[in-house]
Amino acid sequence: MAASLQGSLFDAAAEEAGLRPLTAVRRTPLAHGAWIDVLPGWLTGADALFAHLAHAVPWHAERRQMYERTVDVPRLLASYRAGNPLPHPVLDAARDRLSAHYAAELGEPFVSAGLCFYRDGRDSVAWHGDRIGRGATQNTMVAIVSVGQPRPLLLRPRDGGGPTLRWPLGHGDLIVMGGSCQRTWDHAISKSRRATGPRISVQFRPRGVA
Ligand SMILES: O=C(O)CCC(=O)C(=O)O
Ligand SMILES: [Fe+2]
Repeated sequence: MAASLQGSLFDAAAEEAGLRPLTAVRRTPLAHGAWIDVLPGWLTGADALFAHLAHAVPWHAERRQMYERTVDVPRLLASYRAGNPLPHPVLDAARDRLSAHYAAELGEPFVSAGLCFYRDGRDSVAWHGDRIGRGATQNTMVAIVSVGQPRPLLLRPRDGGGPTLRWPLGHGDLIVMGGSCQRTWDHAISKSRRATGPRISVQFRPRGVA
């Protein structure tokens, strides 16, 4: 863990994790009917949440078949299905607040949470859309809360018709990918050769989206 992050965890662990109002969230329309909502610093007490999740979540490594080889997935994972309590009450509160805020537009609640632990700059997620489930064919939303080391979320249109966008995701920030974003855009967290501290990402998804 980077010394600076460890220091700030130590100093501010007393501030309890909480949520600011969602009303300040700002939307940026993207091409093809996709959009991004961003709220920097949605979480308060993000240091305490990071420290808690790093220790309390049953993180596991995965290996995946890639053509002829089996390779390590370059991040640690944990997933919480609908109905299972999340590893910190502020995450249950976050899911419920997001569900309430987007109810009219989404038409259903956020129910599952996927967690990723990026240990350092070698950890990453390759270009993909969340298209294993309904996101392949229907508009949906994926809401991400990020704590720890700021890392940019990269987004690019799938049809190759436009530049790659970089959305910085800082400690306590919220980003929501909506509209056709999972179908018409790909996203990624790229590797970094710079000194990079650990980051935890929490992704909230509606039923049947993965
Ligand atoms: O780390 C992130 O914020 C993105 C993770 C992601 O795209 C995924 O797990 O599908
Ligand atoms: Fe994703």
